[in-house]
Amino acid sequence: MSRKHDYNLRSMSNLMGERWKKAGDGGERSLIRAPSSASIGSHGASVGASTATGAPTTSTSSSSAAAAAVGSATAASSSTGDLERAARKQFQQDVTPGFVYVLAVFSALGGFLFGYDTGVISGAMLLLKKELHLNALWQELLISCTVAAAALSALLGGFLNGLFGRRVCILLASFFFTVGGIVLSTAPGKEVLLTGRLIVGVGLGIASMTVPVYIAEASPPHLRGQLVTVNTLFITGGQFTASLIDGAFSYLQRDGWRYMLGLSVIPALIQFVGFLFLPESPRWLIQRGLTQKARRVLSQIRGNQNIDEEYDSIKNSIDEEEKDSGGDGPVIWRMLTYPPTRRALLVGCGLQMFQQLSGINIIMYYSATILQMAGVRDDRLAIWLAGITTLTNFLFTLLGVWLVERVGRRKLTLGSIIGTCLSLSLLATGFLISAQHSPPITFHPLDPAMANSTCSKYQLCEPCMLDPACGFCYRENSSALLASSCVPVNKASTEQAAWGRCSNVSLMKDHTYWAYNYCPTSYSWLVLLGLVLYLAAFAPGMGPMPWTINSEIYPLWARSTGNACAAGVNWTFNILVSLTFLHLAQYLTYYGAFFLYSSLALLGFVFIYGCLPETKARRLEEIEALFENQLCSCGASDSDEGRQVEYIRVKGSNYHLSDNDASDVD
Ligand SMILES: O[C@H]1[C@H](O)[C@@H](O)[C@H](O)[C@@H](O)[C@H]1O
Repeated sequence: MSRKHDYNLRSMSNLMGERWKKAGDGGERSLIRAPSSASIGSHGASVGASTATGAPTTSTSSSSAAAAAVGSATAASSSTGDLERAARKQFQQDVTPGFVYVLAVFSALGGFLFGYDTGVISGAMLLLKKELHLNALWQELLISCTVAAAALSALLGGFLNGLFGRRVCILLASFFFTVGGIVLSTAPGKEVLLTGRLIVGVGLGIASMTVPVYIAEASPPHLRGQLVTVNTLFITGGQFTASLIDGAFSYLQRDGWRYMLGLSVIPALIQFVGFLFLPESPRWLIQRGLTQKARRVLSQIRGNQNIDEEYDSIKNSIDEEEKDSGGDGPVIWRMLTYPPTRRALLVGCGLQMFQQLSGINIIMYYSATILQMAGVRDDRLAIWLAGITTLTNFLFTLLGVWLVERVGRRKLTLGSIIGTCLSLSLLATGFLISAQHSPPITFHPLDPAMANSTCSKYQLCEPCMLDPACGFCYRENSSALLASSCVPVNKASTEQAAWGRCSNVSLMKDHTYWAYNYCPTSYSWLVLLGLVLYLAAFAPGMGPMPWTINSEIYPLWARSTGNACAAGVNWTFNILVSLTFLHLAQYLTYYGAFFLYSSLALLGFVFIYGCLPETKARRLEEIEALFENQLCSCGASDSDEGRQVEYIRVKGSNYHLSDNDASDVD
């Protein structure tokens, strides 16, 4: 197809759908309402042609064309709908070269490592604690130091991103992942292990904030949501792979953990080598004044299409943004003092906070305990079954990738958080009913050590299970519990009691079981149902959207800093929620804790409903305008979404439909 013909199709496609033109700032910036799609037969072709040749398109001509179009609107609607779809399809095929997918996949390996390194430790810990005789403090240290390092390095990543660019930061992150993996797999003792986990954490923080930004900046708008969401798909894919590797190497009692922790070196190296050849983000290059290079990169990732308009549009927006943002001083200060970026930052950080407060990582880390409650007593089987949790998370994130450009970010996030809130209530109800039917303690062993133990005072399994110093030892005879007692836990290993029948695996014959952190119950199906529904609701929306939305809501000058802050908030709340869960359960009980998470999710719904605007299919440069209104006035504009009113920013009077614009028509 000739270039000109191709352009006309694009222009036609652009001119369909309603667009408002609102005069503004002396023509410097205006918002156009173009003729409705039905007008294409009578006016669209000529307007399209004039636009294609670069003729000025003024507000008056647009409005009169729109007015003239109203009459023919109904009759032509269905056939033009088909035409529009065909035009858009043709256009999108033309402008989406494969290179952008290569770029997204190589970057998303950072997401894979994020998921793998945070997921693999739970299985590795089962082996590590036996081989290196780790006490509870060391176990906690090895798990949480990575998340803490990630929180700090995500903040630092904002600075590095601005200074060295996205590509260098991704290279740096994969370097840290590689070195961390090597240190972990060869560690002679726990101190070196701790160092390795810290190094991996630094990589995690940098990757988590850079990768979504890089993908968003390289993608065409109609694919941006999907491609950035692929990064979260890779996170959950990494978590799933980690659970498979954990399962497979759990049979290797000696050094199994070395393989579990060391295997991450492979994707890290692939990413490192790949990024030696991949280009820098064109937007960052333009911002740095490296214009020739930016042009080359843009044309490379747009498959040698004409990139003049996209280039000009980015360049103009950057110049304008720099003026708008005003003032000097550190970026974070400028963000906080400039209302649109302040609002965007609040929305971005709020989303990340509510993602973590909805308890995803409680579910990820404690799914084995939940499965034990459901009657799975074999450790290895529990590890494999925990893989089903991560697989469910992965599969439903895939649904999110499919939905994000269809239903949009706002609806997807709202639907997801309300489902999350309801399924958390179901989980809580499951725990509540289990607690109400908690098995009684029927056997009080007469051991002298028992006299000064708190465990002796409990009459039911529930309070005994909630006391971290105690566990529940019982015999089961065709689902009836016999001789159940509450006894102190072995301080060196929570897998057995300090003394008595449950203190040694060889003594636990004759259907005798040790339950730490859970009580046997016949209502576990309710909890399992809640768990599956939770993941089905959370994974398509609340899992990926906070990352996706953060990658697109800040103007370029504030993008690295905004994403760094939001990623920092995500990691900080991750550590807060996962470290406080067991204590919270102790004070509020399990059902109390889950009702609390459910209420927090409800609060998140209110926040998102009020404050999150739809960013689907807008050019990154247009999104700033969405935050010009007062924060938390988005719910009021919900009805606008249905009317398909689209606002496009025009520089000067000579408006060209940019390459990106075809995707704006929906
Ligand atoms: O978006 C991701 C994803 O949902 C993961 O499953 C979760 O572990 C992360 O904390 C979260 O940030």
